[in-house]
Amino acid sequence: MIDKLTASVGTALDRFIQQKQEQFPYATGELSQLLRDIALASKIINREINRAGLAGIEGGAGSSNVQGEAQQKLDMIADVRFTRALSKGGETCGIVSEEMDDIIDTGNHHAKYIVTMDPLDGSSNIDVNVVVGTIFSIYRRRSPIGRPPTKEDMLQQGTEQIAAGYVLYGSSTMLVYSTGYGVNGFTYEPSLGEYFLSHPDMKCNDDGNIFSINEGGYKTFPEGLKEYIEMCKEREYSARYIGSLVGDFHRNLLKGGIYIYPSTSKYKKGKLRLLYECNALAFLAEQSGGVATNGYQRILELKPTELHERTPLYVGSKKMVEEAMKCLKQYEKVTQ
Ligand SMILES: O=P(O)(O)OC[C@H]1O[C@](O)(COP(=O)(O)O)[C@@H](O)[C@@H]1O
Ligand SMILES: [Mg+2]
Ligand SMILES: [Mg+2]
Repeated sequence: MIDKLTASVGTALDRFIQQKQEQFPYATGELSQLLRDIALASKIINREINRAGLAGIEGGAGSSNVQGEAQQKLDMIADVRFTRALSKGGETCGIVSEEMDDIIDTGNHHAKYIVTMDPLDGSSNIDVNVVVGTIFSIYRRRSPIGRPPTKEDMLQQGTEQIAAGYVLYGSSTMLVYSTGYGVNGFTYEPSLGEYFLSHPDMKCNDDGNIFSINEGGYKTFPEGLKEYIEMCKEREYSARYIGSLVGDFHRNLLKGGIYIYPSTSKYKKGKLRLLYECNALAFLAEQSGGVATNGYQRILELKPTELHERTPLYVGSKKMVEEAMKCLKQYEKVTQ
C-alpha cells in the first residue's frame, strides 16, 4: 500500500523515488537510478516531440521494423534516445525494443536489470499532433552477472516484472509507473524540467461506460466480441478510440472503461506486442485494481516464446473485462 505520508501531491519524482527506496533498507539504489534514467530519456523525447513539426522530424523514416511496420523518424529517435540513456545509466544489461530485431546489449554486463520498451507508441499519431507515449517494463536478469544478456532474460512472464510504466506525451506530459506497490502518476513541469506527483495511488474503477476498440475490423472479430460490442451500444456507452494505446489506456484508467485489441479472423494474435506493450499495461492495470487478459487468460501469466510476440488484449475495469470474457466464452459454448 502506498504510504500516505510520502504520497503528497507536488512531491518531485526524484524525491519520491528516494523516499520509496528508503522504505526498503536493503535496496541498493540501482532500480531507483534506472527509473531516473527512464525519466531523463522521457524528457529528451518530450522535447523532440514538441519541436517535431519545426525541426522537420515528422513523417516516415523510409524503413520498417522487424514486424514490417513503417518506422517514423520519431520512432527511431525515441529508440536511440532511450537506448543511449539506459546504456549510459549503467543499470540495464539488455533491452528489447519494438524498433530493433534483436536484443540490444548495452555492454553493462554487471547490471542486474533488463528493460523491454515500446519507445514511441501510437506513432501514426505524431503527424496529426495527437497523444503518443512510451511503454516500459523492468525485469531482473536471469543469466549470471558479468555475461551478455540472453533470450532467457528477455522471455519472462509478466508476473516477473519488477516495475513497469508509461510516459504520455499529451496536453501535458505524464510519467505513470508502479514498482508493485500501487500506481502513481507524475506530471512534467517543462520550465522546471521536473516531474511532480499529481496522481497518487491511481485506482481503476471497477466498472465504467467507455469502450475503446477499432471497430473498422468488426466483420473480422470473434462472434462473442461482436455480442459484447452490441451490448455496450445497447447501454449507450461512449465509444472512444485514439489509436494510441497509451492514451486510450490512460483515459480508461482515470475514468473507468475497457480497451480491446482482439484477435481477428486474419490476425489470430491481434496486433499488440506482449513484451513491450501488453505486459507493462497489464501490470499497471492489476496494480490499480483493473484486469488484463487476452480474452481467456491473464496477460501476466502468458509465457512468451519470441521477442516480438503478439497477443490480443482486453484491459481495464474489472466488471467490463469480465463481461467481455463471458461473452467470448458463452459464444464458444453455443457453437460447440
Ligand atoms: O490502427 P489500429 O489497428 O487500431 O492500431 C492502433 C494500435 O496500434 C498501436 O499504434 C501500436 O503501437 P506502435 O505505434 O508502437 O506501433 C497502438 O498504440 C494502438 O492502440
Ligand atoms: Mg505501440
Ligand atoms: Mg512503437
